[in-house]
Amino acid sequence: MSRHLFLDVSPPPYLGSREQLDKSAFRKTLPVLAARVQPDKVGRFLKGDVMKRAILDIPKVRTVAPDLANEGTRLVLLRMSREADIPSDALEFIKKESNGLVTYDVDLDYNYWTSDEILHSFLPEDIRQGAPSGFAIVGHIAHLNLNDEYLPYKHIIGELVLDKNPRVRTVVNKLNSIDNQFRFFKMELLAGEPDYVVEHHESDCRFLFDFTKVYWNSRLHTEHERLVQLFKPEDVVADVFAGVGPFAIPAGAKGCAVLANDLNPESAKYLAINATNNRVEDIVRVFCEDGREFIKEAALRAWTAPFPGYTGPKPSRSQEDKERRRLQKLKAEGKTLPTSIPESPAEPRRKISHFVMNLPDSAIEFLDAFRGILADKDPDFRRTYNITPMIHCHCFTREVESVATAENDIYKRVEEKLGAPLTSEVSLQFVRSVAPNKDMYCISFRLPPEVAFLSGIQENPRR
Ligand SMILES: C[S@@+](CC[C@H](N)C(=O)[O-])C[C@H]1O[C@@H](n2cnc3c(N)ncnc32)[C@H](O)[C@@H]1O
Repeated sequence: MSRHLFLDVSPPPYLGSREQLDKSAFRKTLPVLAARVQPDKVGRFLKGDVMKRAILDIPKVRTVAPDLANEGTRLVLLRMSREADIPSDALEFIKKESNGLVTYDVDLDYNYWTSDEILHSFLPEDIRQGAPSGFAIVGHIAHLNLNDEYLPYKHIIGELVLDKNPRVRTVVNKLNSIDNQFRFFKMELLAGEPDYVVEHHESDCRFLFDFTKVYWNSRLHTEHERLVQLFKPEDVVADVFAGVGPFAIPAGAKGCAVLANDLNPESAKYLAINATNNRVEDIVRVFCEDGREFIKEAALRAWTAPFPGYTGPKPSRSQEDKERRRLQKLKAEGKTLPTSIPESPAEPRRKISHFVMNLPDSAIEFLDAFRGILADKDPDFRRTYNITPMIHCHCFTREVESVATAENDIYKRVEEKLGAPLTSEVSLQFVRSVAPNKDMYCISFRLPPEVAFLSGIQENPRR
């Protein structure tokens, strides 16, 4: 609770109804002293050292107020309500430089306090500790994950979040943990509009999606950026569990050609919309199939229908507009338009450099699909893959005694599923802690050639 030396600026104890939020119950008046000061002397009061310990300095309240009783002067507010509390040097300065002290009421109300402060005062005392304070924002939606003891107050909490966050139009509560195949969660509306189609911005790209039908997790932002940074603009990337595109779209925006797949038709729909909205639809191809089929087909698809070559960074929309205006001006002035020098055609891209597999619950189970993906094909195709793709596979740790064992367990599960040891460019990246004893990791490794070129066998014999 915030106390300010002489002034208690915390909200008053809540005495209103607990059925609904009584905003008028949050009025509070702080009686203070104010020095009546000539306008030309106000600056000296505010800047002078002597007044520093006397002037009111509570957040969001102005220190100089109009003097309603006297048009020719202003009121410089102090933090004390009794003259005896003013430091002696400040009092001396006030006596010399002002037209005297008056009393002044600083009125605070519901709008003054943060939602946390209001909630703390509103909730019954036994559940104040640990009151919900954070929430995630996805587009215009704030989503909370309320513990049972707060459910009786869920709509009031929703209303508070809505009131205090101008960007939020919809407040929802997560209803169950993610347990469906497509990884989105059920939610209930707590306050605001029942509008769940959001536009969310990440990595300089905009993502449109229906938050009730597809997976999205803003906490993965840094992981999305980390992987995209590893890709070279000329790379071809295959995203096996692409969602609405937080790896695929920024990768496309930096120049990569992308095969992006998601089994959820709603994700695939928004993935295609996001490719268009971010102007990468020419190099981001969308698929809607099971990850296992996608892994088996991806390399051949890139080979048979190559992507256009990389010709350097795309001009931004504003750069394009500027160029269009320049050419229009030249035309209007009757000047000859510059003939553009034809670019030397860049090599078409047909070789996948990276596979991304962000389905931590079960991505490892899909790794056997890589067995033989480069085998039994056209010799030119096989030669293109003198270097096999990198695989970036997300996973959760299983419950074991130590971090070292948890990490070794990941290597073991991956090698078992591939049917070969990991020998080249292997690394393990901690992504985030999901629950006690459950961490998310990303294992990256170069696909062992003996797996990729395994002839004649498509399925893991251990299955
Ligand atoms: C954890 S989400 C990751 C989405 C996205 N890559 C991201 O980082 O936000 C996993 C995605 O895999 C999709 N999915 C689940 N099972 C699948 C399968 N068998 N084949 C392809 N996609 C699948 C889900 O619909 C979901 O969008």
